[in-house]
Parts: sequence; C-alpha cells; structure tokens
Amino acid sequence: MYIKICGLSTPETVRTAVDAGADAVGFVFAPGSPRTVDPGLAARLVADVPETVETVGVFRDQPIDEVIGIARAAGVGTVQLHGSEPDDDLRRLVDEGLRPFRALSASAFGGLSEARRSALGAYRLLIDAAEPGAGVTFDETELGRRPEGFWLLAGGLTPENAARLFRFFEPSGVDVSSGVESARGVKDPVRIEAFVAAARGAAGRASE
Ligand SMILES: O=C(O)c1ccccc1NCC(=O)[C@H](O)[C@H](O)COP(=O)(O)O
Repeated sequence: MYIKICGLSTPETVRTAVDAGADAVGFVFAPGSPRTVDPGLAARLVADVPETVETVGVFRDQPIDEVIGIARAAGVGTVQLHGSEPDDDLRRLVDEGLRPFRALSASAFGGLSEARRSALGAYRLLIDAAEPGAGVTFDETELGRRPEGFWLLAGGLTPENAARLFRFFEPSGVDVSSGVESARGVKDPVRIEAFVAAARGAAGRASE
C-alpha cells in the first residue's frame, strides 16, 4: 500500500507526513490553487524529505519545459500531470530522469478505448474526481474496470472513508489532500496521522 499526502506547504506538515509513514509527499505547482507553492519554498521543504520518500510536483496544462524547470528547481523526482498533456510530455519526463504520474478523472478513464488503456498502462496512473483537489469522491460507475498496472485512488479520501474505499476499489495506493485539511489549503497534522493509520490498517486487513 502506497500512501501519498498531497498539497503540503509547511515544514511541520511535511515532517508529520514523513514521520507517519507516507510513501510520497506532493507539492502543487499548478497555478490558482490554495495550495500552490513556489519552487523556492518547495526546494526548502524537499530538502528535509528522506530519499526513501518520493517527492511529487503537481502540474496542470503547463508547458513541459516549464514543468521540467520547476521540477529541477524544487528538487522533486516525480511529476504528476493533471491536464490534457500529450503522451509525448510523459515520455519527455522519463527521458529527463523524472518519474511521471498521469492523473485522469475516473470518468475519463472509464471512457477510454482498450488501445488507449493499454498505451497508458506504461505509466503509473492516478484516478481522481473530475476536479482535482476539491475533496470530492467519484462514483464506482464512473470508473468501471480498474486500471491494470500501478494506480492510485484519489478524490475525496479522508481518514474516515479511506479503509472502505480502499477495500472497494483495491488500488495500489491512495492519495489525499482536502481530507487531511482543517480548512481549504491548511493541512492538519492530526488528520494526516489518522489518514496514514487508516490506510495502513485497511491494507493490513486486506492482506490477511
Ligand atoms: O490541490 C489542488 O488544488 C490541485 C490543483 C490542480 C491540480 C491538482 C491539484 N491537486 C491534486 C491533488 O492534490 C490530489 O492528487 C488529488 O486531486 C486529491 O485531491 P483531494 O480530493 O483534495 O483529496
């Protein structure tokens, strides 16, 4: 079970996520979000993250050269693309030594052709609600068949619903942002710890 805590912007909450046992921490570089950080702040936060924890930059419809420049400046090793970027952008990230996550809404994934599903199978997927970072869950009927490779479930997860949704969707891991906040854009250390514990607990029970 892989756990990603997204939209972090303070040293305290990054430390809480790492100490709680998150596998990845995410920083939003897409403009216009209450969680958007600049690359300088992200670089200071990334400096305190152990190498065993994946650092993820989150982008939406930004030019790929800009994405790579920000990822390098911030020092993140992984790039999560939320827009309608072409597959060439994903290949370019790989060529640059960055690990891509392709984020797709559940309904977009559910509507893909078999050929498109298998092309995307080359990448790690993050299946989200229609509006990323909005704290909204999606309905089972929107997704249909589960992705075949490594995929993260996102969209409206919380400490309260993580175990139930993990058991239902059986993803490779989970991703959360709004559900571990006390107010929009403000992460809550207590909820981060509760989320990681709930997700780990669910994964442990699923493997028994
Ligand atoms: O967080 C944002 O505001 C955001 C803006 C633009 C693109 C992506 C964004 N966030 C992505 C995430 O934080 C998560 O990967 C995912 O959408 C889950 O969000 P939530 O439903 O809030 O848990």
